[in-house]
Amino acid sequence: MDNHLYTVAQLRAIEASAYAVLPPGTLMQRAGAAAAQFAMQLLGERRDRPVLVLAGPGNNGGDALELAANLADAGIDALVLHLPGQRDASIETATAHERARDGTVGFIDMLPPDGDWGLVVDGLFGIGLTRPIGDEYREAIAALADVRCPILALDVPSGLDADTGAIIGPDGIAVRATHTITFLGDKPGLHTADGRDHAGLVHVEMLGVGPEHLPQSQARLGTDDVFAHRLAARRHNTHKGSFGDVAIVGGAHGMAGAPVLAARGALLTGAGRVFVAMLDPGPGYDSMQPELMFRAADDFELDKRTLVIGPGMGGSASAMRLLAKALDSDSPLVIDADAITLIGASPDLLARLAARSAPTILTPHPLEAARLLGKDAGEVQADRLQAARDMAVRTNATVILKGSGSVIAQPNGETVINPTGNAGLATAGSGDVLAGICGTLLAQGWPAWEAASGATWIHGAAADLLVANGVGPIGLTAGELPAAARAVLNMLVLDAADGN
Ligand SMILES: NC(=O)C1=CN([C@@H]2O[C@H](COP(=O)(O)OP(=O)(O)OC[C@H]3O[C@@H](n4cnc5c(N)ncnc54)[C@H](OP(=O)(O)O)[C@@H]3O)[C@@H](O)[C@H]2O)[C@@H](O)CC1
Ligand SMILES: Nc1ncnc2c1ncn2[C@@H]1O[C@H](COP(=O)(O)OP(=O)(O)O)[C@@H](O)[C@H]1O
Ligand SMILES: [K+]
Repeated sequence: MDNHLYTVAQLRAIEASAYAVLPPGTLMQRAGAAAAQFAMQLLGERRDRPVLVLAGPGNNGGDALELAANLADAGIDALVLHLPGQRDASIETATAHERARDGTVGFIDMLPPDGDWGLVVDGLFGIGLTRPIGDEYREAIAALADVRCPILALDVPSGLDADTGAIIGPDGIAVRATHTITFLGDKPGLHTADGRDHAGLVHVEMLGVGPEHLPQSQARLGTDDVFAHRLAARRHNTHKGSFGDVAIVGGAHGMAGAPVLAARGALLTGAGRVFVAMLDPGPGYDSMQPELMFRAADDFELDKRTLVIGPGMGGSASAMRLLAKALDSDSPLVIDADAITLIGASPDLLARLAARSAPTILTPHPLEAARLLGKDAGEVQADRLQAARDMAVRTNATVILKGSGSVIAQPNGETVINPTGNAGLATAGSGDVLAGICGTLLAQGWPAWEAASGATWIHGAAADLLVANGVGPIGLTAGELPAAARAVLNMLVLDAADGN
């Protein structure tokens, strides 16, 4: 049950199922009480400052009014800007409104220009936002850009699509919260696309609703639990052949750096031997990493090792020929970068890919995904989970749709959103390193799903470790990732051995 992510349709079903067995208003009262507790923790020492509460027209606004009443009862100066809609409020929301009015909650008609708040609470819209935010609410949301205190979103930051993490509307706006307290189950949209920037730290509050009310979910937030059972300490009686051969196939003229970065990623996360099979004549060796073995791709044996194909490969006829050969091989395969673009342009290559039975991982960024799906990148980003699932079905492979909150999907629809990583990864070559790590894990016998989830988690955690040590996010370089990924992996293995 932990880490499950629910769609709005599923959340509505959870709501209805719990609603049926609880006295009316219970869920909203619990949501308001839990949110008030959370708000008081966030307020900390600033309890003498007023709290601004934005309350919208629906039940999200009802949660906000309940929260305000609870804060007022606790002696906190709660000021509500209530923006009701045209329709009558639900009975629960009307009751919450009455409670707030009867207590010591203050109501204001407009935002003061320079409010010195201890906390701002966003209770404008939750999972019921069905269309772009209109002007009457836009202004309040835009005003929050100047706020210097924590912003707590109730359920979902207003303006964000809880299913996709996209901001609703072509010229949309959404609250940028520092924290989100989300009710009755976590939501995918808080963790991918614009979600991470707008939700801040996410706290899930189940409101006392037990597992009997929860449906099966197809999506989860990734944790190291997905691959923890693969993290075995190395035995003494082993040799380099015990840890797999990885070959990076790529490196057209002028693009030797990409396969080298992938190769370093593979080597430093533990592959026994790493080859770089270059399409065009390139460097004979890597002076920073002389353990890598360089070969010409044309006469390189593609069978019997794990292949990572695509980094810096270009789109030449020989690239296509090599890709077709790799797709037809029985080798575990990671397909990255130019190889994905080639497949997007060739129904023949796509058919060869879909016919594979050996483990296969595809690592598109949104533009490569768009080429594979015949869409534009905006359409991919508008629903990253669906795009990843569509690609997994189309290619019969495990897909990592990269970007903030990478989405990993397999053909049966199972989906994980990766929670690690940061904007330091938005730098040339970081995707090559990820492809190399995927290759190493496949080479050590991890199934594609676990290798993809594990590599993405470790790659993101490597960037987080670098940032924690002052290396980035600004100026983090892809070449720094392999050593950090090595540190993360060794820490995970030690923790697993300690039973943590
Ligand atoms: N029910 C329960 O048991 C529990 C519910 N909970 C809470 O309820 C939330 C869901 O409540 P909700 O369904 O009322 O939706 P909500 O997000 O408040 O917004 C809908 C309102 O906004 C309106 N509206 C929509 N778009 C608009 C726009 N662009 N511009 C203007 N108006 C717009 C829409 O009007 P309409 O579309 O009908 O015109 C409607 O009035 C959920 O996120 C959680 O916080 C928790 O307390 C747990 C228990
Ligand atoms: N803002 C971000 N937050 C988290 N991860 C990111 C961000 N931007 C990029 N990444 C990650 O960095 C990598 C970039 O890969 P890619 O776009 O293929 O770059 P390149 O082709 O230069 O290697 C992917 O793993 C992606 O998920
Ligand atoms: K909200």
